[in-house]
Amino acid sequence: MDMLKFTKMHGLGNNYIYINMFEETIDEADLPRLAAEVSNPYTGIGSDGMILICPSKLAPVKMRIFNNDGSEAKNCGNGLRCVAKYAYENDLVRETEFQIETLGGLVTAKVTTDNNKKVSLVTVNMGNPILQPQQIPVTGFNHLQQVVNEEVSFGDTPLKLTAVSMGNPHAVFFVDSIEDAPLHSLGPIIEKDSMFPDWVNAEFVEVVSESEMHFRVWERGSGITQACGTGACAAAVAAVLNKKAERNTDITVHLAGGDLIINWKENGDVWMTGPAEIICTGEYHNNR
Ligand SMILES: N[C@@H](CCC[C@H](N)C(=O)O)C(=O)O
Repeated sequence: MDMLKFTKMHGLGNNYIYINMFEETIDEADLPRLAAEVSNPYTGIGSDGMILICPSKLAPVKMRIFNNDGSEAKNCGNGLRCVAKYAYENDLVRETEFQIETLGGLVTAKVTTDNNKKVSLVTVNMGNPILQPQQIPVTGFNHLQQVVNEEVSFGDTPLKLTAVSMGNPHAVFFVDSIEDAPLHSLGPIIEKDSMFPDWVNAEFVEVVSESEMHFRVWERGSGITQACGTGACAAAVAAVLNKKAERNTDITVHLAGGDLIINWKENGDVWMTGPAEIICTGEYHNNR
């Protein structure tokens, strides 16, 4: 693989290098290194990571997501919306509602198109949140069914943790002011705390009302990003668990890169709606 065709896309500023694996071939062993290399803003293309759009036996397409440190995650909300847009606009699917396989299972995506068949908005059924501590995973709470508003501390800083998995692990902390959230100082410490055996995405959330919240994220394997779709879902679920919001209600989550609408339905599914955009296409020259 000397040269790879790529599409750079973003969902609310959370940007990845997308590779169409219907057309490209990459050795499995090279994927972590390649993800880190293309993500490098100085010697690569620059991104939060790399996403593969792959053939699937279970659905029209399968998504694989690698963070910019080369680690692979099981899910990515902003990535799913971009994969749905890419698949529809490149005729990998013909219907406006279709399934996408992830390492965490199948999800359903619905695309909204304009007159030119361009996808402007994507809604994804992200499935049920996982709340049992062992499955998230978060240690020290095996006596509990759920980790909701539990006292923890990182260094000298006490915080109240609500832990949610959306296929990938999230630690949600409610704060009084999003501007004062200790994202830079505590994000990297929380991410790799031994309480989280698989590491964790750390999110700070300021609730404005039952249907509106501000959100900032330190992503596992990528650091601060403009947006995290699974994180926004986890934040809305955490707000309901903490009685700050309600099920079956659209919640507008204000991320650094823009807004997502999240709704935790009565049947347990979490729905996410937001935009997906193409930045550029090109050829990456692999110098190894
Ligand atoms: N940005 C993503 C999540 C990407 C994976 C995450 N960093 C992890 O390691 O779990 C999203 O939009 O959900």
